[in-house]
Amino acid sequence: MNAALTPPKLFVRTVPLRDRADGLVRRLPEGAPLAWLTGDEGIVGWGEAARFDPEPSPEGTPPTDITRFTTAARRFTELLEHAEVEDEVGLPGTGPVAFGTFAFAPTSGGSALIVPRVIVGRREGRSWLTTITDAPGDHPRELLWPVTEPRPVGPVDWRPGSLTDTAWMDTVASTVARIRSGELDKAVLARDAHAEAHSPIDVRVLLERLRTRFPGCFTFSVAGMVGATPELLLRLEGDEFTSLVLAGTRPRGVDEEDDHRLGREMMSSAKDVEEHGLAVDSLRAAMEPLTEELTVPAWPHLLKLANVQHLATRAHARMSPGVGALEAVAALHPTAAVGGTPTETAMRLIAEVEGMDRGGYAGPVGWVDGAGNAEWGIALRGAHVEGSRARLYAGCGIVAGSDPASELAETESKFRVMREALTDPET
Ligand SMILES: C=C(O[C@H]1C=CC=C(C(=O)O)[C@@H]1O)C(=O)O
Repeated sequence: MNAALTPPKLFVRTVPLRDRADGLVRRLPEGAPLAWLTGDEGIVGWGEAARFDPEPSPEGTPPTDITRFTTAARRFTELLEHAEVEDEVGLPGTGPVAFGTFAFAPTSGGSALIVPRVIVGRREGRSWLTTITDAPGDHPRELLWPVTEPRPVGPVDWRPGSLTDTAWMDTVASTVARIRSGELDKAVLARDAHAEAHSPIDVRVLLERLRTRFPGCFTFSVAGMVGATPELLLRLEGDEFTSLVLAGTRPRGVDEEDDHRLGREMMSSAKDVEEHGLAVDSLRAAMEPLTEELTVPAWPHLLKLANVQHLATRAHARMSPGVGALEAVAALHPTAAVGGTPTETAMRLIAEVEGMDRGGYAGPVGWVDGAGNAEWGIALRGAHVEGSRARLYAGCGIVAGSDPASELAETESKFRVMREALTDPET
C-alpha cells in the first residue's frame, strides 16, 4: 500500500465457519501473526493483502502531532473504496479488517496498518473465515491448512534496559521534584528490559500463554508488538463507544484478606485517586467534542488481574455522526494513563528523561473493520519481539506523592506479564 498511488483492488469474502474455530491461536501459521484476543474469542490473521507503514514525523515535530493516524485512516478509507466485499456474517470484525500499531511518539518508527490475507474470528460463539484476494472467485471456503505446533521459547538471557534501577529511581525522584515545583501534574515514566532467546521466538506460544493467563485482557500481536493489555482505549460497535481507563496500581495480596486490604488502601489513597482522576480527565477532554451522552462514573472500581490490581473507570458514549475510529484513537492518544498532564509538557519530559525510544509501547494497538467497528487498546504489558529478541517495557504514573522505590517495584510487577510469557514451564 505504501508505494502504490492507487490502492490495490481487494476482494473480501467472509463466510461462517461450521466448526467452532476453537483455539484461534492454533490456526495461526508461524511468522508475523496478527492477533487480538480476549480469552477464547477475537480475531487472528496472517499474510498481507495490504500494508501501510506511516513514516515517522521529522525531529522537532510537536509531540501531540497526529499525522501517523490521519495518513493511516486515509489509506484504509481509500482501500475500502476500491474493495469488493461479500460478508455473510455481518458482525464487528467481519469483512475487511486492518490490524494496527502506532508509535507512542510521532517521531518514532514502527507504526503499521496491515490488512491480512486470511482472518479467522470468533464472537459470542459464532465463528467465521475471511479471505482477502487480488482476484474475484479466488476464495477457498476451507483455507485452514494444518499449521506447525508452536515451539517453546527455550533458554532466555536477560539484560537490563537503558537505565539502571538506581538511575531510573533518580529520574522518578527528579520528576517528582519538577511536579512539586508546579511544572506539571503527572508524567508516566517507563523503563525497558531485554530478553534474548537462543533461536527465533515463536510468537504463537506467547499469545497462548498470555490469553490463558489474562483472559480478561486483550492479547495482541501486530507488527512485532506482543502483549496482554488490560487497558481499552476504545471499542466502537456501530456508534456505541466504550473505553476502560486504568491508572493506579497495587500488587495482588498474598491471601484474600491481604488482597482486599491492598485494594481498599488504593481506593482511599489520595495519590492514586489523583493519578487515576487525571487519566479520566484526559479521556473526557478528548471525547467530549466527538461524542454525545458521554457518561463517566464519579468513582473508579477495582480491576483485579493475575499480577496486579488497578483503579478502573469504564466510560460510555454515542459517537457523533461521521467520526471514524482512527480519528477517535488519534484524539485519545496519549491519555494521561501513559503520557501525563498537561499532555505536551509530559511528552517532552518523557522524551528528555527516559533515555529510550518507546516505539509502539504505550501507543494504540488494535483493529478497525470496513463498517467502522473497532477495538484499540494501549500497548502495555508487552514487548517488541523481533527474531530471537524481545524488548519489554513497563511504566508508572508519577505524581507529587510518588515514591521511587515503590514505582520501581510496580514496573517489576508489570514486566512479569512478558517475563512469564517468555519463560517455558518446567517439564
Ligand atoms: C504505563 C503502564 O500502566 C498504566 C496503566 C495502568 C496503571 C498505571 C499506573 O498505575 O501507573 C499506568 O498508568 C504500564 O503498564 O506500562
